[in-house]
Formats: sequence, C-alpha cells, structure tokens
Amino acid sequence: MIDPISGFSKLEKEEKITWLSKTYLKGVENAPEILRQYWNPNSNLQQLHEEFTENTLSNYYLPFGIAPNFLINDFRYAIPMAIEESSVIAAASKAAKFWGKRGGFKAEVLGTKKVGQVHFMFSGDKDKLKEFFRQVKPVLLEAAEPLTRNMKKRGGGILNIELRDKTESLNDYHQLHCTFETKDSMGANFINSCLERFAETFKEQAHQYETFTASEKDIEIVMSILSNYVPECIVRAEVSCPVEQLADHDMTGEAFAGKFVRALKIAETEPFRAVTHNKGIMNGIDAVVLATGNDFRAVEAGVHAYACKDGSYSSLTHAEVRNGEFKFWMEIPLALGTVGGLTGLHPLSKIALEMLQNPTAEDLMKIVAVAGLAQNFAAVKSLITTGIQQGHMKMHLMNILNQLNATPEEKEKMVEHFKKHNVSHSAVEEALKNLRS
Ligand SMILES: CC(C)(COP(=O)([O-])OP(=O)([O-])OC[C@H]1O[C@@H](n2cnc3c(N)ncnc32)[C@H](O)[C@@H]1OP(=O)([O-])[O-])[C@@H](O)C(=O)NCCC(=O)NCCSC(=O)C[C@@](C)(O)CC(=O)[O-]
Ligand SMILES: NC(=O)C1=CN([C@@H]2O[C@H](COP(=O)(O)OP(=O)(O)OC[C@H]3O[C@@H](n4cnc5c(N)ncnc54)[C@H](O)[C@@H]3O)[C@@H](O)[C@H]2O)C=CC1
Repeated sequence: MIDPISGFSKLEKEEKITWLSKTYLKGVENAPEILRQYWNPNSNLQQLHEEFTENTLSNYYLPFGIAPNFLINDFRYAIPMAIEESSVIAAASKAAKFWGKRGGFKAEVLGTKKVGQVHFMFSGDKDKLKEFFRQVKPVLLEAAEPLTRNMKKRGGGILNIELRDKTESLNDYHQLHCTFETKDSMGANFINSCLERFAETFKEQAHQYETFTASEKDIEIVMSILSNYVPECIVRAEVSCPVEQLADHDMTGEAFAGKFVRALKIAETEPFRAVTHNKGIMNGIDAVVLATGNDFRAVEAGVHAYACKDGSYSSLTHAEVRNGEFKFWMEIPLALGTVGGLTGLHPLSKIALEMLQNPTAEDLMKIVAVAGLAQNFAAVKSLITTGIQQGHMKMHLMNILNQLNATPEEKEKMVEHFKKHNVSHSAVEEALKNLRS
C-alpha cells in the first residue's frame, strides 16, 4: 500500500518529479525525461505557465490551429482553435468556406446577464423575512459599493438582488438571487466578491433586526457562489440560403435540406442523439473557448443545462425550410471574457484574441457561437451524405500512421494511397505492411 505524502505542494518541481517517478512510475525509466521534454526552454515563460495552477510538473501540449474564411456579420475572421481531435478544424474550415459563399454567418448578442446566489437557511416567519429583505436590500448594495465602483464606470455592476423562497424543494432553503453585468470579463471573481459581501452584510443586519426572534436572527449562510447557468447571457448565430444552393453531389438542394431538417428534428427529440449532436457543437465552441484562455468547464456546464431548459435534453441547433429558404440557427448561453483569467496572461490566448481583432466579450460570444454552428453544420452534412467516417478518418490517417511509426516517406505514400481507399486502422496496417514487404 502506498503511503500518503504530506507537504507535497512545498517540494521543488524536481523533487515532485522524483517522488512521482519512484512512487507511481517505477516501470517507466525515462519518466522524468518525458516530463522535462515539455518544459519551455525560456525559463521565464516556463515559470509563468507553472504559476497558472498548482503542483505543476510539466506542460500539456494541445494543437493550436486556425479555421480561416469565417464571414461573420460581413467581417472576415480566422478563428483560433485549440483541440486534440482530428477533423474538427478541417470541418470548421470547410463549413466556413461553404457559408462564406452563401452570405456568411449572422450573429447577435441577445443578453449579457450573469447570475450569482447567496444560499441560506431560515426557519422563521417568511413574512418577516420578506420585510427584512425589503429594508436590507439597499444596505447590501451600499456595502458592495467599493467592489462595484470600477465596474459601474465601465457600464457594468449589480443589476438586481431578489429574495427567492426555495422551501418547496428543500426545508428552510432561501436564496438571494443576484444578477450582474460584467462587461468584458467573464466576471467570476467580481461576482463572487460581491456575493460574499452581500452574505456577510445580510447576516450582520439580521442579527440587528429587532423584529426577528433570537433564532430568526441566526440566519445560516451556506454558501455564496456565481452560477454557470446563465440563460440570459445568450447569443444567436444563424445561416440561411435558398434551398437550391444546398445541392450536394448527387443530392438536390431540396433533398439535402429535407434530410438535414429531419436530422435536426431527431436531435431535438432523441436525447441519445442530442448529446452527440451537441458534443459536435462543443467541438467548435470548446476549441475557441480554450484557445482564447476562457473556462470551457464553465461554458460546458451552462450549455448542457440550457439544452435541458424545456424539460428534456435536446438539440441546441434548429433548422427549417420556409418558402424555399433554408434557415439553420442556434441560441446559446456563453459567459466569456476578453479580459481577466488567462486571457491576457497566456501568450497564445493573447495572440488568439489579437487575431480576432481584440474583440469585446460580446464579439467573442458571437464568434464562439458561430464556430459551434459551423461545426454542427459540417458534422450533420457529413452524417447525412458520406457518413462521418469518410472525412473524419481521412483526417485521422496521420494519427494511425504515427501509431504505426510510419516514416515521412511511408506517410507520403500512404496519404496518396488513401486518396482512393477508405481509411480504417486495419486497412492502414495492411497497406503499410504491403509497402514494407
Ligand atoms: C473532414 C472534412 C472537412 C473533409 O472534407 P473533404 O470534402 O474531404 O475536404 P476537401 O479536401 O474537399 O477540402 C474542402 C475544405 O475542407 C477543409 N479541409 C479539408 N481537409 C483539410 C485539412 N486536412 N486541413 C484543414 N482543412 C481541411 C478546408 O477548408 C478545405 O478547403 P481548402 O482549404 O482546400 O480550400 C469533412 O469530411 C467534414 O467536415 N467532416 C465532418 C468531420 C467532423 O465533424 N469532425 C468532428 C469530429 S467527429 C465528432 O466528434 C462530431 C460528431 C460527428 O459526432 C457530431 C455529431 O454526431 O453530430
Ligand atoms: N465557477 C466558475 O466559473 C469560476 C471560474 N473562475 C475562473 O475565473 C476566471 C475569470 O475570472 P474573472 O473574474 O472574469 O477575471 P479576473 O478576476 O481575472 O479579471 C476580471 C477583472 O478585470 C477587470 N477589468 C478590466 N477591464 C475590464 C472590462 N473592460 N470589463 C470587465 N472587467 C474589466 C475588472 O477588475 C474585473 O473584475 C475564469 O477563467 C475561471 O477559470 C473562478 C471561480 C469560479
């Protein structure tokens, strides 16, 4: 049985690697070298990366690519994407090219309202609590003034604080449900600081509120935290074109549009399909969120909660044909920042935002939503025509060749060979074996 280690966080990086190698990597004799090979030769840059988080031993590389030719609201973008999965960037690029010839993408921010909650327990008289809240609300806002001054100058700040009775779902459970505008920041730290200030003030004021009995004065604050569910921080992305412009190889535009709409209806009604359908959207969204130094876990949690907003998990995108016009769209909640977090710290996030012309948070919401819509279009287009494997495996070929330790010359010959043959792991193994024999 391996003994626990105390004080690990205080060890030097090399000491941490030595401990890990001796304790968990005994069979991997070059483990330290593998970890060290990913260190940045620029010691200052390596130090910066190590200070992003804790117990850092090395860096974890992800491919950083771009998808060019995105026409969004008549502006041309090359969109940065950080993702390990093959064919995602190719798919986004292909969709950008396709829609760039058909009027491009339209995107509009419908709201930027962020949410945070103070969760507390109160077992006393609810009418007295309501009256207490009515009187204390201005005191809470006043107490947060030092925290909100600068955000207000930018046009942001606290939008509202509501008292919500949640005792139906949990005995004695109430909330201060708070909404915020955080402009170009995702706003987590701003919101959480305000919430903690509300909580301490609310508790102090309750202690002094004469109408409360002794037990009513002792309100239990359970926690104060922003919500990653932001249904009113929402952006719409859309494409449309005459149906005949959708003709694809041996499919008429009308036939393609009809099958595409049916695929979307299936994703709207069948949760097993909807999850994969939405994963395809998030291939595009997460790649841009990550590349720009934003928090993809927060985005994912909020998006999938939103996909359940009507009572069951469903597709985030929708399509229709009306009067000969094909329309394909998505409305999606995205809390993103173009300042704060790593956005201005990580050199690649900085350059990602620079290539997007230093967007505001609202601009970034539009770009990210379009990347998700484009990804979904490319995926569904493949699914309803050639099937996903033909394109995906074409992009995956290099991974298989690398798994089989193909030389550059062998890779060149294999790429040529598989222009005329379907890619599968066994087919590549066979072709490589024949080439080597
Ligand atoms: C993969 C493609 C794009 C091939 O498509 P293709 O028609 O074989 O590509 P092409 O060689 O004719 O090139 C057309 C364009 O595609 C792009 N493209 C083409 N090749 C490359 C490349 N090597 N590098 C960069 N870009 C590439 C590029 O924009 C290129 O234009 P060009 O640059 O030549 O002017 C197509 O089959 C496709 O879009 N497939 C969909 C793949 C996909 O969705 N991948 C996501 C991973 S699968 C998944 O997880 C999602 C899913 C499917 O489960 C979601 C769901 O279920 O809904
Ligand atoms: N549940 C969650 O989602 C949580 C996420 N986080 C992390 O917090 C990170 C982001 O935190 P933030 O508070 O957004 O960043 P931050 O606290 O690093 O920076 C935001 C600050 O930037 C300043 N600022 C300068 N110019 C601004 C402008 N134009 N608009 C708005 N603010 C401006 C303001 O002081 C603002 O408070 C996320 O990436 C996430 O990883 C942290 C806690 C919880």
